[in-house]
Amino acid sequence: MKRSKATSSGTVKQAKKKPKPGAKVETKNITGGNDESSSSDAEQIPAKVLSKPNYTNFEQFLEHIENQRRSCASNVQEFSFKKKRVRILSEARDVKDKCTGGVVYWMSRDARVQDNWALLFAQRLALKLELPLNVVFCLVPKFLNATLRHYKFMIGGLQEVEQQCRALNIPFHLLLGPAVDRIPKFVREHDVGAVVCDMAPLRVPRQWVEAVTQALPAEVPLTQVDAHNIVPLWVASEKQEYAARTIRNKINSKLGEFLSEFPPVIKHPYGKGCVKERPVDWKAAYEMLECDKSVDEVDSRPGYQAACRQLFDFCTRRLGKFNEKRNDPTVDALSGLSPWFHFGQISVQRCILEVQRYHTQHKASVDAFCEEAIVRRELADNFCYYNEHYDSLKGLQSWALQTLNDHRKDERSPCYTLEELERARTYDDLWNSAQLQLVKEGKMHGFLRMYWAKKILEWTASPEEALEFTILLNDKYSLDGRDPNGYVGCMWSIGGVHDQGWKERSIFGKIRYMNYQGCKRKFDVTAYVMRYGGKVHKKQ
Ligand SMILES: Cc1cc2nc3c(=O)[nH]c(=O)nc-3n(C[C@H](O)[C@H](O)[C@H](O)COP(=O)(O)OP(=O)(O)OC[C@H]3O[C@@H](n4cnc5c(N)ncnc54)[C@H](O)[C@@H]3O)c2cc1C
Repeated sequence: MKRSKATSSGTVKQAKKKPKPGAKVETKNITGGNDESSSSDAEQIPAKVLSKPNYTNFEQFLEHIENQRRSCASNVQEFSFKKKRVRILSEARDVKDKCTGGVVYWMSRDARVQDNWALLFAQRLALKLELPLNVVFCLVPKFLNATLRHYKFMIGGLQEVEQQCRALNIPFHLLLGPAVDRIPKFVREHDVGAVVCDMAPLRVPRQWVEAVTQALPAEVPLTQVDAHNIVPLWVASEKQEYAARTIRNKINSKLGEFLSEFPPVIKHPYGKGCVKERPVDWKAAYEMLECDKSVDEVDSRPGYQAACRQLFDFCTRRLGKFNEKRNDPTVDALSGLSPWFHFGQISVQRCILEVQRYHTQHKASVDAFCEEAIVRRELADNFCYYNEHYDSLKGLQSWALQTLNDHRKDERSPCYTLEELERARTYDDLWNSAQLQLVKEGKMHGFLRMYWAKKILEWTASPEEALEFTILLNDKYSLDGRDPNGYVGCMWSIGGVHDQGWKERSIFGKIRYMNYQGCKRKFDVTAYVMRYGGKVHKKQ
């Protein structure tokens, strides 16, 4: 392998001009030139001609995925990497020569090894420059209202990442503390030449990236890769989209370009032992946590393997029912993948590639799943990225805010406290059952989530309080909480985000209304209530 021209000089090149935020990558050093003109056709495969499933059990399924990667390219250097997935955040654009610490992937939103465009990009850079590669994750003792339930799921997944990294000669480092302190310190102490990070559209992770950009040594480039979305967020749209109908075509028309197979992350050939790898002290990680420990783990196993198992079961057992039964909480028809998506333990793109193999068998279900997991999910990222008020009424369309204000003084009867809601003490046995499921299992069926949130609007003193309670309960108990999908789901239910105005009524104004009778028409409410045991409680 040859060193790139740009780094063989041995000099530290400074940036020629400051890139605009979100600027497309142009330098040879970091992105490696005209990749998109490469002859590889891996990114051109039309999704629907993917071969039929050729596995019958889970082991074969895992093997099948590995074979897919291998048949795509032998490694990421041989692959036509889409430069549009990448943007340079720092002024520095060139990797200095002879940096013993090599390249660091600062892992955050996408906590997996394979099928991760950010890690692939980092490895591509390290291979090109013949440098070592390290993965670093910064663990903070408290994150918004995440509880022990969420931390255990996240840490469980990271333990698997550590093992996989070790097998690939990629040291994994768990740094305890905020990234703004730990990443620049790590870079200086280990003479790191370049940092690659992933992308999350929410406030706090964006502040982390911003702070690290400022705190890194001036000569170290920081590059960001959208490893979560299929169509990179900044490519899908440059503005806040109004609704699914306005973003759908922008995304779907680009799937031919971006919905590709992944090359494998390979055993890294450079720099064994360059940065001394110590086994992670997971006990110390747990000891430093300052989160709410009263909400403990649920039955879902964390990590990539468990996520693959969930995907396998969905494809082989539930997918056929998805289209017709996805609004029925008594039927097991959904993927249940959202916790693994949220923690980045499996790639949505991988799931779409596998689900699409069933297109001939279950066309309507495959299309419906793609609509949810691609269009709706990427629309949620779009909303949170372009609307700084994604979790407050300030972020609503003017018609929605107006209508909620017009009905601000409408009588709420009953009007519940947070404690009554949290303890499932309402008069509605369906709502209480959904709340009990949320607390006990860390999840709630997608259809009931809408009903649950809308009832909170009906039963609380103001729309502000309704949004606050809904986000709080969702984020505290749901394993997939604190996700763009969650903020948008709450804002859709209470504030009509991505929805339209409906017939005006008390409290809701023109915001879409849902009621118990409507649920009864859709599914067997009694069966659901029996399963989770919600009672009818009189207001004290
Ligand atoms: C009040 C409320 C709160 C919500 N909170 C969350 C949350 O905290 N985290 C979360 O991931 N989703 C949330 N959602 C969106 C949706 O309900 C969940 O994504 C879905 O229920 C997850 O279950 P699943 O993986 O079985 O979904 P499936 O139906 O199998 O769908 C597959 C994937 O598509 C995506 N998806 C499905 N429905 C939506 C949707 N309406 N909007 C955006 N993406 C969607 C998700 O990534 C999901 O995992 C919320 C919705 C509402 C109304």
